[in-house]
Amino acid sequence: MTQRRNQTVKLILTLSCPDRPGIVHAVSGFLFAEEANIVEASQLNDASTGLFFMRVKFECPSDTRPRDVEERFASVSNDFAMQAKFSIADRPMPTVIMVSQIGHCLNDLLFRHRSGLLPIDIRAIVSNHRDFYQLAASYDLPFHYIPVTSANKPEAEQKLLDIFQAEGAELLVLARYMQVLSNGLCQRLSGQVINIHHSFLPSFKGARPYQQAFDRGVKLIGATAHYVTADLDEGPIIEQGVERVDHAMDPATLTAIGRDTENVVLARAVKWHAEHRILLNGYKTVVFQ
Ligand SMILES: Nc1nc2c(c(=O)[nH]1)N[C@@H](CN(C=O)c1ccc(C(=O)N[C@@H](CCC(=O)O)C(=O)O)cc1)CN2
Repeated sequence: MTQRRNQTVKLILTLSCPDRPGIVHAVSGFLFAEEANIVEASQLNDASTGLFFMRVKFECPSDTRPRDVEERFASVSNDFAMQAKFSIADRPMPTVIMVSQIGHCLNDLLFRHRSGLLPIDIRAIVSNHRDFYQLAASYDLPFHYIPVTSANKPEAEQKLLDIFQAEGAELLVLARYMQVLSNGLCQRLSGQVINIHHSFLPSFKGARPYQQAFDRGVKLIGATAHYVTADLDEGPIIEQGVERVDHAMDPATLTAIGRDTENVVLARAVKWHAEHRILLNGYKTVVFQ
């Protein structure tokens, strides 16, 4: 026993199910039987939906494999009608980043990743423009140029999917990628695509939110990271940030102020997703920070 105890692996269990007594008891009892030690636990009882959400990070003997634990957990999962998933903690998530012609979010993610601040493994950069070819090269990352027109969108999206699969990616980040993904692609990658929208949603949807903000004369601007769905700028919100602005600021100034907020909001959303801290709750999210 002691020998096995020394080498451990950390796993994460995320689950949701109809709320009722006994869920935490069943989960913690199962983990105790697995000789596991809980090192972090969070839960939400959502009265509005009657659903229960939980994230547990635990240490267990090093030869434990997530799928084996998942199999052994099946009886508990079935008893409580859970949607449950086991993941390896602290494993960098294979990620593909998409960008168009505005690069501050891409640049920020690359530097945070290089600095060990993001638990992801960037596998490739994909763009419908060539602008950031050299930036990708400076980080020794593959760069794929896939031009998109209304005529070639299906082929272009198939090329993206081929790269995503070939790289073994699990997350697609739209870091100011300015093409609308098709319904089919959104369904194929549901829950795996995070976009940064440069406004405080639900205000100012679309391609030019800073101009809209200027025209409306708002005193706060912001950014929103959300999961991508077929409905433009409507996906479940993960994180938001705001900055105060005033009457003297033109659209260019608002755009400049917004950049930093976009960077911070997107980086937080990517980090939390890669740490399995986000659970979908209908068209909303539960984020166990
Ligand atoms: N299916 C989805 N695809 C994308 C989403 C999304 O929410 N669902 N978000 C966008 C990013 N985005 C805002 O954050 C956005 C991008 C593009 C447009 C837009 O109107 N694009 C025009 C073309 C603009 C251009 O070429 O510069 C268009 O597609 O006709 C609006 C919002 C990423 N994809």
